[in-house]
Amino acid sequence: MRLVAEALTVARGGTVILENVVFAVESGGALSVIGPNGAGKSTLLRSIAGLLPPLSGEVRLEGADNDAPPRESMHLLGHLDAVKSGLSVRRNLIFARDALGGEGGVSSALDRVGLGSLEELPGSALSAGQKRRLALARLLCAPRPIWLLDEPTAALDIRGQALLSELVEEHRKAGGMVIAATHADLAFGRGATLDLGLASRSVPAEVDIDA
Ligand SMILES: Nc1ncnc2c1ncn2[C@@H]1O[C@H](COP(=O)(O)OP(=O)(O)OP(=O)(O)O)[C@@H](O)[C@H]1O
Repeated sequence: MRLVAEALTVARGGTVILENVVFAVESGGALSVIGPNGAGKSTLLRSIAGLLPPLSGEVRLEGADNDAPPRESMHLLGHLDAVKSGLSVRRNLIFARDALGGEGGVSSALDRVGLGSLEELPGSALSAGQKRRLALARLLCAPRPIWLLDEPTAALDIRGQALLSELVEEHRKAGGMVIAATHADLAFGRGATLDLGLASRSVPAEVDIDA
């Protein structure tokens, strides 16, 4: 499977944010999207996820084994961890898993992200890092091949960051892909970097992905 962006141009509020962005990620590959605040990293992830239609160009998924829309093959883990305050940690995860059509075990996912002992706590009681861990558990409960991660290390402690690296490594080994917007130097093993520095608004940003 291959995720391809071709001459992707995206506007928000009437302003072109991304212009002629080009990349391709193969199964098992990773792409780190970097650039200063406001460069368009989140915009790119949202556009890949189908939430922001491009002005021109396209994102397409090649070699998928079904005809489902590409967004059904993706997880978008955004800045906001989408934790429901009034639901327990466990119910939060069940709700998300069912909404995503997943069938993975909730208890094992919570144990994996270090929240096994907190499953009855209301979502509102979680710390920022714990909310991020709960968001990571969604990736495990509803497996999808493409992970779009927006600042995934935000609020994670050192062990949380190590956990994230492990999850990404396992996902890639199983043939998944990861595209991460980041200010941090993510240890994702071999992968490519797409720099959305301001110049890329007028100059095509092209990268070859070495999976
Ligand atoms: N709804 C909107 N209307 C107009 N402009 C918007 C809208 N949403 C975002 N923008 C602009 O798009 C640009 C890119 O925003 P985006 O969130 O993609 O940047 P980013 O690279 O992820 O930034 P950061 O590193 O701060 O998270 C910014 O200049 C932002 O102000």
